[in-house]
Amino acid sequence: MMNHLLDLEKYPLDRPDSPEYVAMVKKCRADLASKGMFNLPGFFKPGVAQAAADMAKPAMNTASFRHARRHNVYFKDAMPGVDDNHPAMVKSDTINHTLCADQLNGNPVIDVYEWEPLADFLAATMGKGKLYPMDDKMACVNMQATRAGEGLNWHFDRSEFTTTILLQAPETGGQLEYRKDLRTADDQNYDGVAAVLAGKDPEIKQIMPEPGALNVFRGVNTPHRVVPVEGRKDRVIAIFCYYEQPGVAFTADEQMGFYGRTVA
Ligand SMILES: O=C(O)CCC(=O)C(=O)O
Ligand SMILES: [Fe+2]
Repeated sequence: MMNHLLDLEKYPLDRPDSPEYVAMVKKCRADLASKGMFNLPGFFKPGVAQAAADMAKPAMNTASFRHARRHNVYFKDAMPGVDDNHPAMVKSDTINHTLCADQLNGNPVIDVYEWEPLADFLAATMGKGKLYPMDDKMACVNMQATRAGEGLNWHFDRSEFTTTILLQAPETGGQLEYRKDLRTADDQNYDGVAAVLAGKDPEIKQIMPEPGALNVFRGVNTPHRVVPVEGRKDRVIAIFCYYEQPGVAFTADEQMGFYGRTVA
């Protein structure tokens, strides 16, 4: 059933008992430990990523939520043990355009998100017993378009992991830039954050994911940003949210804050 969307020859998510599956999980875990991410190019079969972006394009152009905000890396106005004027607290702008799962009916990204072997595979790579899809008609899957002059600015993720699939690459820009393990649970390393924001950290790295690649990124202690996009083609990405408990949903207030409307 998933064969027409996913390359299950290359990535045997449907055969968890096979040695190939075990080897794949092992490689992903090693990449997460050494690079803070793993990337599976060609996870979607050829043409699927672009078809998913094309199918959503009319809704993206007319019904997406333009999310514009000014934020620091923490998405918080104050942080413990640091002055509000410290350069680690500097704010910058983020703009993108978001479609929610309830606006993506019939889109293949929804089928892939709901396919249980994917959640089971992600859980295995992260060493978690089980992961569950969200019980939230808006937040479970988002599709984000970033247009010329727009980008997602430096931040730490509030969730431990982010799971994305790039659907359409822009002509220029749109790379994911990151600085691995800049802070720990016990040490915020504010001066290190300031150095990243000033572009003065030599350990900043960049990747440009290919359309159709599955990317899992550990962003909780690794600040990252999406480099501003240039050119006429939008950067379009699907973002999947899974939790360790079933039934997680946003409140109506959270839906309003993230999407400007609510279905809760
Ligand atoms: O668009 C991307 O590649 C990264 C998205 C991201 O960092 C996030 O959603 O927190
Ligand atoms: Fe992020």
